[in-house]
Amino acid sequence: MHLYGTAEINKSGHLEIGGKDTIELVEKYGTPLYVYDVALIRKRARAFKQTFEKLGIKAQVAYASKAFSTIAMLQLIKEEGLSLDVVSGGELFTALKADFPVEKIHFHGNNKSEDELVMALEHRVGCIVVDNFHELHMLHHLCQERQQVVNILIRVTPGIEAHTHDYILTGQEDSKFGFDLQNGQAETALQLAVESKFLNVLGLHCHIGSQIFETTGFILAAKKILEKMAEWQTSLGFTPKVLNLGGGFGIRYTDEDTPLDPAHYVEEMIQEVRKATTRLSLPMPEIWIEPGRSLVADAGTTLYSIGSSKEVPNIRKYVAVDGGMTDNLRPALYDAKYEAILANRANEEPKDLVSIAGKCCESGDMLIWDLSLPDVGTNDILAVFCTGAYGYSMANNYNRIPRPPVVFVENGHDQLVVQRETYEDLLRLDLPFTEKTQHTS
Ligand SMILES: Cc1ncc(COP(=O)(O)O)c(C=O)c1O
Ligand SMILES: N[C@@H](CCCC[NH3+])C(=O)O
Repeated sequence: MHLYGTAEINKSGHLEIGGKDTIELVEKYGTPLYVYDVALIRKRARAFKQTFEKLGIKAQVAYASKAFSTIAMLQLIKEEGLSLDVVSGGELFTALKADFPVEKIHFHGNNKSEDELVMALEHRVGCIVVDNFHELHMLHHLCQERQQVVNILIRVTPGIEAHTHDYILTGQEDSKFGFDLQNGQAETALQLAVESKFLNVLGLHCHIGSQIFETTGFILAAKKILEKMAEWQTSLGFTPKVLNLGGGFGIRYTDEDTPLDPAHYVEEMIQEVRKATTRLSLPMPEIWIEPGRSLVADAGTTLYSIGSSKEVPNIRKYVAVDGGMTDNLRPALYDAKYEAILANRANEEPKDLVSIAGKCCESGDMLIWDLSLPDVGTNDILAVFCTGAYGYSMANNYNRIPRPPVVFVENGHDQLVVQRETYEDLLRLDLPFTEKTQHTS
């Protein structure tokens, strides 16, 4: 059994996180329930920041809030002094409600609407990461109308095939994101941006993918971009000050995963950037990164109640929980693997090989295939580890299932930071079908 952060098994044989007995949390808040180990989030945030500080590098560590965006989470990130990456008006709105310092917000997205750009300009976000020509023109015109100058990064696709699931690859040539580095699009975009007196180009951005376990991809991407920067120093007479190498640092979900230490990713990247800038006679840029998963994934645990089970003789035993693809879409979407234990009988030896099913009307709604557990029965509590990133943030209401609440735990204290959705909440936006609608349509 691999325990993360402050998790331990207490004297009652219960899983404890942040000094709180998870079975007591279940009694208080019900299931399904997301529990976040705040101390572990702080530890990860500090590890990234301190590595840059130790290396004496000017840097920004921006939390990619798509991984888990709620007011409390962003307040925690603010407390830890990180910057913030948002990718939509909704994420920006959450950041504003969390009173996040606007100058530390970076606004991403491959199809930002005019309204979203205006929102970003009105609130004077720290920078906008421009993704395509449509956005570049729109942003220039909006700034011209408003007579406002905005800081931007240009997002480039360096043509790197990182080793990860196809759906979470983003730095390859055939991608919906960014300006291609090889075919001249990135240079054209940079030239247009530099010529605009309303766009202040801070630098370049790339993100090669997610859940990456090696530094090769990041290093290759950085080298390719720096080589182009050296060319552009001559052709455009412009040298960006910032190099944003994105997020994507992998974490351990199961034994199969072999992530590096956060510090390791950063140290190797910096070493290579230093070498390349010296070789290419470029000034050392400010390095920005955007970790999402690696800051929050292993700090999150989902607690479920076990309900029904079904034995298929000589094949398998299905054990169903009171959640599933509605609170964790990743197994269905990416075939993602998770580990889990019985939170109420954490010391007991595994006896059963079972497969954990969700409660949605969908055969693909399986959370874990072939998991070893003690002889599991109704009302046992299953704790699925590492659900802190892209769990709550990709949760949905399929089958009209309300989303679970979120609890933060730290030093023996628990705090509800997102309430459980109710059936009433689900109907909040529904309007009745009226006779008038029928006649006029
Ligand atoms: C542009 C960008 N930055 C940062 C991230 C965060 O990635 P991760 O959660 O893998 O660190 C993503 C998601 O993959 C992304 O698309
Ligand atoms: N949602 C993905 C990763 C995010 C991709 C963002 N560019 C996952 O759960 O792994």
